[in-house]
Amino acid sequence: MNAKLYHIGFGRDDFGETPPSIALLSGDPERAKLIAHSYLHSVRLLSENRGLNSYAGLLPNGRSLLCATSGMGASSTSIVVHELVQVGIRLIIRVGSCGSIREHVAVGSTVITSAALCRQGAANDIAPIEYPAAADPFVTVALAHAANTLNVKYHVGITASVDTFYEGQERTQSVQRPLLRYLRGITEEYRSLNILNYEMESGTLLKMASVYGFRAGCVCGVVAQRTVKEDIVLAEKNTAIDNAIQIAIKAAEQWEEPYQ
Ligand SMILES: O=P(O)(O)O[C@H]1O[C@H](CO)[C@@H](O)[C@H]1O
Ligand SMILES: O=c1cc[nH]c(=O)[nH]1
Repeated sequence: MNAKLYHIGFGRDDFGETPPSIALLSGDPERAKLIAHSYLHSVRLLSENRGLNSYAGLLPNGRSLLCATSGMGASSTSIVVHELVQVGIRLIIRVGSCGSIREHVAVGSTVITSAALCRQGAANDIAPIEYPAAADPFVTVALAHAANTLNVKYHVGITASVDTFYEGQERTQSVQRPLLRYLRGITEEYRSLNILNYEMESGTLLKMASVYGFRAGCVCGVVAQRTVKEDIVLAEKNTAIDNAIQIAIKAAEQWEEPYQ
């Protein structure tokens, strides 16, 4: 029986002869599609259920890869990740976009998350709030090594992974009312804690990886510079995301299990 998982819309048997154990996970379904069609051959659409588009294909070295969609935020990510583990995925690399909160982390560059400050409700259903959201060290090194090889600008460090794009990332310009007291000044506080960037999925993904026993890492293209303004820098968005994709693809292609 080929049990299709309820949300992702496919099951193990849909992989055929070459089941992937590695997934690149994007918030945006169009990014999953772009990665599959730009970097893989023998690409197959597995499902488009609820916008959680998934594609399977082969890297140039013949390794099987899944390109999947998390949707935005921790709740959707937790569902997708749970189901990806059930279909046999053992390594998940989030390929995302993010906003820098540091002057030296420029738009167009990338951030490889070593660990996340996880301010996400969904993660509290998976592990206690104090539980670390740490990236797999071998995956993190593989991503940094890939970025070096490609000569793509990258930073390795701590990411603030939060539930909201506007309030939780202290965006005030779009809402004509004050933020909650605990959020006012939070970006400055994070800066002083050496946090590099904001995004919305890595904290929950990384906690799930440690709890469920799979490997995970995260690389994001920087599309906003919060030391300058709140808006996304559209002119640099594609470059930033392409850089993150290239890093993730190279890391996936070169990945070797450090121990069994
Ligand atoms: O570009 P993705 O992967 O969706 O990531 C970032 O972009 C979305 C917000 O614009 C959030 O999902 C955030 O984490
Ligand atoms: O500023 C940003 C940009 C992308 N994604 C986020 O979560 N924040």
